[in-house]
Amino acid sequence: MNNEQVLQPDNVELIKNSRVGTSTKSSIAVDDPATGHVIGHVPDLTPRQILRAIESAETAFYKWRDVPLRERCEKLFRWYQLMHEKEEELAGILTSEQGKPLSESRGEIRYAASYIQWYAQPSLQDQGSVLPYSSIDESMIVITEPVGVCAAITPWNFPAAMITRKVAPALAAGCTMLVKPALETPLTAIAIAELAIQAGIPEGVLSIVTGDGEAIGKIFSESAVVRKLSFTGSTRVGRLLMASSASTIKRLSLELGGNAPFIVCETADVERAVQGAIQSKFRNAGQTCVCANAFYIHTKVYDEFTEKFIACVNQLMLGNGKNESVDIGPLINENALEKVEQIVADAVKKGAVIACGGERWVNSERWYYPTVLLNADSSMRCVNEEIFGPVAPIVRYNDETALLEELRQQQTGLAAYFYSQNLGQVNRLSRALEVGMIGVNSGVISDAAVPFGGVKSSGIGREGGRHGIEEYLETKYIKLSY
Ligand SMILES: NC(=O)C1=CN([C@@H]2O[C@H](COP(=O)(O)OP(=O)(O)OC[C@H]3O[C@@H](n4cnc5c(N)ncnc54)[C@H](OP(=O)(O)O)[C@@H]3O)[C@@H](O)[C@H]2O)C=CC1
Ligand SMILES: O=C(O)CCCC(=O)O
Repeated sequence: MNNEQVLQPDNVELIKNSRVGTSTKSSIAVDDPATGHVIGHVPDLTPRQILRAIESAETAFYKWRDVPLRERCEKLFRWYQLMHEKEEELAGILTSEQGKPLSESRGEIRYAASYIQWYAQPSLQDQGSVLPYSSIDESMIVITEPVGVCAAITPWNFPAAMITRKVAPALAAGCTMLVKPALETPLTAIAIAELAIQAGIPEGVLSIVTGDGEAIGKIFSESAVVRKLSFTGSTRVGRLLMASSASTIKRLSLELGGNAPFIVCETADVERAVQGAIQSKFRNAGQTCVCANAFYIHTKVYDEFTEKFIACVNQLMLGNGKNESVDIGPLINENALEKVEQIVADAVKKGAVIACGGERWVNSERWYYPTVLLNADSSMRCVNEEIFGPVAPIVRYNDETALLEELRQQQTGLAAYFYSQNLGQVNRLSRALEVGMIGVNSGVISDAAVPFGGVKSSGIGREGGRHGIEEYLETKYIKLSY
């Protein structure tokens, strides 16, 4: 039996039956980061095929937007139910191509499905208003309409949730959508799209297109038919897409890199802070844009926090995510590992001390030991850059005002966390931190009901909640004279 036969996502029903175009000469191999084995193939679509997919999305749009909202929502709700029914199968595909532990994959499938459930509520959509008239012979009406054909480019770290968070509000609003998943994780995308088909979502309303990211990004952003582009990924690519979308004045949602500070104040409940720190730092082996990046610990609680935190980190178990007792799966690829190694080497060179970890798992190509770096400071890359790996730099502080000033200098502004039991301090820090989302005494902030997004170079727009659907609606004003 060869490696492909062992895992067989190519043969999983959800993928095998899918409508994703396969009439292409070349294909892209997808591997399992835990083994390096090839587990499936997806088509490497040509520019002409991508353009045809855009045309189909346009044709489908003029029908889908006229489907009554309640009917669109019924189909979404059926899609949500199917995702629940297939949770185990989807989680298996996700772990196979992404590497995260199965328990996290199940959690991600539930989280992904919750966005579809959320946007399956017709009452969420603002249907417009009638404004106070200036003359009895006139009416002034405001209505909302779907933006049109939309496109999404999604990353490998959350291969399910980053798709449904964009697609569900788009489809609820009456838009159609093309999704280009990351090269590393297209199989989950295809499996989810297959369930959308089974739920009765018509052809062309949701299309998965696989192939070269740069080429597809250029086609999407330069297409006059695509009226909106939603991207989650690196700030570098976000900038490129923003520039190339300028020619078509496209609506953009950008959810880009973060560098979330995790502050433990002198008034914190340290036990709770340690639990929150573990959850926040090591989710998906640190490969999450809202993961805590560096930890800032007040000198009064520094010894207690670091001792307890290091003890917990030492208990995290590495291994293949398919093993139910594993906490930390492999990093996505060799580049990710090299980035983590360089960041740790830079910190050590500048005076950081490795309290635990600090190297690859013996003989492994994709795992890095959960690492704690003491004596970290703002001269180091680990504090200034998004690490995207299981490395926790710890900075000691004693002056809150100076710390807040230092954080204000950062160009990123996605999330921040702090632990404090003092109400005045909670209010002060919540207002002072220049980010889009804050966890107070909580290391987990994500939920389908909340507006997810950042400020500064962390992006534009919000996904989720009531705000998420507004990204897919246009406002039209109609003046009526009688
Ligand atoms: N905000 C977040 O959630 C994420 C942040 N990141 C950050 O980015 C770093 C690098 O990760 P990386 O995977 O390289 O992230 P990228 O931004 O390169 O990849 C994310 C998505 O963008 C696509 N893409 C890549 N280049 C282009 C382009 N020129 N035009 C249009 N689309 C493009 C990718 O496609 P393809 O796979 O085909 O290259 C993928 O679908 C991470 O270490 C992390 O710091 C990464 C992922 C998610
Ligand atoms: O952009 C990411 O890194 C995924 C965000 C996961 C979440 O919604 O919590």
